[in-house]
Amino acid sequence: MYGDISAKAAHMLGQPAVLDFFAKLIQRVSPKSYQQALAEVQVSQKFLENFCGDQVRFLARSFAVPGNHLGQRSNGYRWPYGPVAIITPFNFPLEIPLLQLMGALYMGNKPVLKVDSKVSIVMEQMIRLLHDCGLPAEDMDFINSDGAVMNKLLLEANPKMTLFTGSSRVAEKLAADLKGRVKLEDAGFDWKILGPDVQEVDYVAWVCDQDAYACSGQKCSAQSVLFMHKNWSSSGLLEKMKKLSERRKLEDLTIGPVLTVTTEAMIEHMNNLLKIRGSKVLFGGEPLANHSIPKIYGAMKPTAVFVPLEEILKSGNFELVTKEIFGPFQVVTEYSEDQLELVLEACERMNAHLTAAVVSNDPLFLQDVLGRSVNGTTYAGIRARTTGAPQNHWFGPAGDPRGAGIGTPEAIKLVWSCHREVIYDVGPVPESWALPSAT
Ligand SMILES: NC(=O)c1ccc[n+]([C@@H]2O[C@H](COP(=O)([O-])OP(=O)(O)OC[C@H]3O[C@@H](n4cnc5c(N)ncnc54)[C@H](O)[C@@H]3O)[C@@H](O)[C@H]2O)c1
Repeated sequence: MYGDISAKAAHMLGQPAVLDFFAKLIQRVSPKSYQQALAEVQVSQKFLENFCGDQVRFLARSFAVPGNHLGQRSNGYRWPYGPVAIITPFNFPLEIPLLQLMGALYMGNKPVLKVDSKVSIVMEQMIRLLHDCGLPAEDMDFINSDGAVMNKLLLEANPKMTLFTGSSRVAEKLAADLKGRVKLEDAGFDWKILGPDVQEVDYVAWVCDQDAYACSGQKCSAQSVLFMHKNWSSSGLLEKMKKLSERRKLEDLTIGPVLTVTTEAMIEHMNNLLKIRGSKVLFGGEPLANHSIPKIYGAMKPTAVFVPLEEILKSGNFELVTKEIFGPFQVVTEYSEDQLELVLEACERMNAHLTAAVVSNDPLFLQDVLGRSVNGTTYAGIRARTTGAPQNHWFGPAGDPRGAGIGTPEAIKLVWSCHREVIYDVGPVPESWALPSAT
């Protein structure tokens, strides 16, 4: 049934008018450019295409292992949790809730879905579309509430598993409240390392601009820190990044309101960074001008602050420098050949191992960095990026047993089912069997 629902929904969402409707609806509640909003709908549409026909059935593929004697075998099953909860943030109003909701349903659970109420109209419309495509109304519940009410609901309803996507603060609270029955997709302080082999400077600068500033930096995968090998210093990369950042404008939302960090908070964070010896503003660093964005939101030019590597690692500075600012803000630093150890130490000490990029085509360099890091979604090669997260690869943190994933069959199976093994032992009992002595 879910294969059929997915096929119908994928077809409907693929109609140009429907794609356009959802892209514009996303833009109304989560400020991002039309292209970024459209990409979110297209990823969702492709995801639904991936689970047409028998693909949902195949998600629950089981296996059998022969036993020790006639009549015995063990069967391993992917088993649903039953009643489950899904909580999602404001920044991807369609993609995150839809992909997690369908994953939960595909694996046979009954989910209650709570999307951030600022943006939940998008999923409300999507659920109507799913109903039209055959989703039985009683298969899921949809609740609109604030965080506190949802917290109470979880404590009283006691779902067997809760998938939470959002900030680390709430993630840790829920992990404690729900006694560990959670899977988490939380904050990202995502790093990019530019290796020693300088090439394709224009392309790399463009990817840096997209990674750091698309959606005004409000992606959990946004580039938060750039470690640049000294060889790139004379390549003009930083000047190119500055120029690209200056193309962004409020009119088309290529830069725009920041929903959860105020302008003052971003300026204060920047000023605290600037107290660190040797640090400086590379570009941006000022509020946006000529706008009517209310003060409760942020409005900041795309900003990059340089902080020397040795200073980042100092214990007094590390926490400050690696604080996730959910806005158009990144830290840039430089390292020399003999400082790669320090870069890897910094990456190891960060506690949100979500996405990462190793920008190099030097296989030994890649091997060194990949072998000593842990981020769940890591791009490697000269075209490496930190953002993008299409439906065709795993997206999620690594290094934390509570870490969830989104998008692929592996992510769906891991998050939305548990392993169960039934050992059949139907006999016959051999005729020669005699009562053994006590053991
Ligand atoms: N890892 C990922 O895949 C991923 C994806 C997107 C965003 N994020 C992260 O999300 C954060 C930004 O989103 P946000 O500001 O909406 O996060 P948030 O944690 O404030 O809110 C997320 C959701 O949790 C709800 N919530 C808040 N308190 C709750 C409580 N006590 N009990 C139950 N639900 C509660 C909110 O209403 C919202 O729906 C960033 O840190 C970002 O990195 C992570």
